[in-house]
Amino acid sequence: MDMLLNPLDRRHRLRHDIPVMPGAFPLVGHLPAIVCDLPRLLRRAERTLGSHFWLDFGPAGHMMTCVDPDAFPLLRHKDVSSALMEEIAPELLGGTLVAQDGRAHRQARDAIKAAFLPKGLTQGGIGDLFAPIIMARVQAWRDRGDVTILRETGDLTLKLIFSLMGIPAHDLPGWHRKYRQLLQLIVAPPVDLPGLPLRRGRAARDWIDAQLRQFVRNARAHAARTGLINDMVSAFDRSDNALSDDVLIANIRLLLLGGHDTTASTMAWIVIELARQPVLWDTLVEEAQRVGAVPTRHADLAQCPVAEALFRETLRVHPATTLLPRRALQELQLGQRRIPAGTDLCIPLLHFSTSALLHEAPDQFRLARWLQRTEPIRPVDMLQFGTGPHVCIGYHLVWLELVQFSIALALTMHKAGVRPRLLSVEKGRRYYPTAHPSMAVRIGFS
Ligand code: HEM
Repeated sequence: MDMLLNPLDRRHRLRHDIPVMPGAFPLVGHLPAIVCDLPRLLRRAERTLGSHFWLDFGPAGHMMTCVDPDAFPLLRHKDVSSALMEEIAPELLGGTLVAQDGRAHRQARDAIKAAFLPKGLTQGGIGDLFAPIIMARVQAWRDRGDVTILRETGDLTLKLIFSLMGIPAHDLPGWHRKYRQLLQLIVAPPVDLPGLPLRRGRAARDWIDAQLRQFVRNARAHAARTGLINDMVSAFDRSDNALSDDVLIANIRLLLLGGHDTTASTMAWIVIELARQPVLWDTLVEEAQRVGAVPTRHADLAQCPVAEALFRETLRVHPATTLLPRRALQELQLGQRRIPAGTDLCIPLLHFSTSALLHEAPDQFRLARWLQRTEPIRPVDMLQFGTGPHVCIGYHLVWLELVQFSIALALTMHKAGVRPRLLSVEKGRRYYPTAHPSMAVRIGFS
């Protein structure tokens, strides 16, 4: 099937001397192709228009997209702002640290970042907290024999982030559904009618926020309890010009989202890759048997190089965050182009993650590229987490979580004499607002 582009829009146009990709639909622009077929869309645009082109994000407007890896350092540029995020999805990202710049951003980030560094994770006993939850879930999969993988990893990663936050986890499928509806706000056409994504997304936001307000009230009433939510409430309450409860709620909502959606997608891809590649599975099982138990401290992760390489290579081939929007505050030079102040930019992490300019044989899934490297990990090696002031806060957490998960899966399934197998062909993969394998992929353990 050809790409989801509008055959009636064939005009070749320029904006600020940069070509506009043809094929946009009224109202939704290139969003259908961005959501369902982003890699092909970017490749076609590069082949026909060059390294700089405009994509139409429908309600979010046009963004100048640059597929030259020179665009990656823009994420660290002082004249590039994240505020565009809030304009794209005010109900989802308004007031959150990811959409702020400068001092406001630092203040909100400082209130939480320590808990997510290796020292904070070890002091908080997060590895010990997670290991039994992961083991129990993997054992349940073994007993059931087959699972719809993305639904399962969504439930598991939500449970993990709830336990880290120190809040009770009831009705996880309900939370998962609400978060998916909430994410649709990023691509929802601006039509507010019952049953349409905008109305559903706003209702999901209200539902989530009402629950979070209750958790914050409980945290204040029981200040002696542990868990990140209590730490965040006290840090926000202590801050110089006390940040409002709306900002606190918005950031907890963001952490729960950041803490589960992208991780669930990566975890599901890990299982799919292990099911597709028997040799990969055997290599992981060998390592799991050698270490003998699920690691719980960051320092132990060095003993699991195969599981770490699996985490890095899975993310490289299937990055969960594909595009980052930004705005140029001043005129910028990008490669051979002059970008006027005020231009909205799209930084295509997905394209760089599989670019031949950055990786040898980029389309091949190769653990060796990580296992055989001698130099330390550079920002460009973990570009799936962004870079600069907004670089992902959850990087060390996901690394721990996914290594724990891989070792737990290998130990449990190998002991039962089974391995993962792909039961259904993968169709319905998505690339935006966040990327994930098809909801329908089923994995058997036999
Ligand atoms: C595979 C998993 C993950 C991926 C691929 C990922 C990716 C990213 C990326 C690309 C950014 C940068 C956004 C930007 O520059 O605009 C980011 C930021 C962020 N991530 Fe993650 N993330 C993951 C897991 C997590 C987890 C587990 C958490 C929290 C528990 C988390 C919390 C955050 C937060 C709070 C930010 C905003 C940081 C800031 O604006 O200063 N993420 N993530």
